Amino acid sequence: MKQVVYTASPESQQIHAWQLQEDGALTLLQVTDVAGQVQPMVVSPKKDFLYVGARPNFRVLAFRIAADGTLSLAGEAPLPGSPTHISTDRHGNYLFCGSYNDACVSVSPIGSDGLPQAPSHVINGLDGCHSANIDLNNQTLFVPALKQDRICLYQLNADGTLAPREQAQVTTVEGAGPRHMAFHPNGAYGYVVNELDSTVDVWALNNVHGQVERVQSLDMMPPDFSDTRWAADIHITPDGRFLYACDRTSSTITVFSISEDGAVLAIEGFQPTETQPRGFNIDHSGQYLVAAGQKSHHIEVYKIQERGLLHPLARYAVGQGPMWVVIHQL
Ligand SMILES: O=C1O[C@H](COP(=O)(O)O)[C@@H](O)[C@H](O)[C@H]1O
Repeated sequence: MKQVVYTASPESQQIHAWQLQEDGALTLLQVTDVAGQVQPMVVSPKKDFLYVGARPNFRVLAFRIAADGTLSLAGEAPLPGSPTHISTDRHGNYLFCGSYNDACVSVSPIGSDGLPQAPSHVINGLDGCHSANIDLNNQTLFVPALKQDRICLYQLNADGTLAPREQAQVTTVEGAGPRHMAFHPNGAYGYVVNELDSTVDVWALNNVHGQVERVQSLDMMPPDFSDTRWAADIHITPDGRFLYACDRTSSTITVFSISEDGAVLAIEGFQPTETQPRGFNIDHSGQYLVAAGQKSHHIEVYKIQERGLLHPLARYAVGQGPMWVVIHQL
């Protein structure tokens, strides 16, 4: 399996592309200097473009991905707010952007050439909007509004508009601050990391009443942790066996095992990692996890072991302030 790891470093305005070797070693392929602070990234479902949110001129940049994983800028389009998180629908027809500072989520059509266009739909009033996550059926967009302790539920219509579902939102514990989300591969459960109290919630996506319902909430911090909680990212292995969430104050990645049906999490361990881990990701084979230290200016590769525990392999200097990691299967 040939894979490329992309890291975005907004302080030095760079995207690094690394070849991920079969043994977990990284080889630098390319450093792309960008005119702007690059933050969230996502690979198109057709695997031909890397879409990157940039500031201070709010826009999405479309980089064409060559056969070897190297990037070339192919186009750009405006966004209605500072891009905190970007994603696409499962078919690559629409790009979603959540903006924390501008409290909105937007939909931008993606042309048949793969290039995103200007937004066609913007929903405002989402204080602390932190991500936009389409379910496996490509039907419901989950949009956590961190400052409102709620996750808004929108139906994605065929024309790319978003309409509130009949169950328009779910709420978290007060002060939790829902941030990022991962879906179990069976499509029945979603896992949300809450930034402000460093908990992880398990959401049943379609309970017996056809509703989204919280079925578990877990403290992700070690029992002796007493500092300010500041969680960030969450990812699941492709086989749905292990889940990982990071906390920035303690620079820790918490390892969870997942019950076979996806409904129940159990903590397996705590992995010390790069300073202030804001973004990390898991490779497509489920063997490696790559974490970025926003304050260490390095990324670190871990081998995923028995019970999901992480074994550090090597660390690599990247640009300044790395905060986003995406892994692409060529
Ligand atoms: O996690 C966080 O994200 C918000 C938004 O980040 P931004 O990069 O879109 O500005 C940030 O303001 C907050 O301090 C941080 O904890």
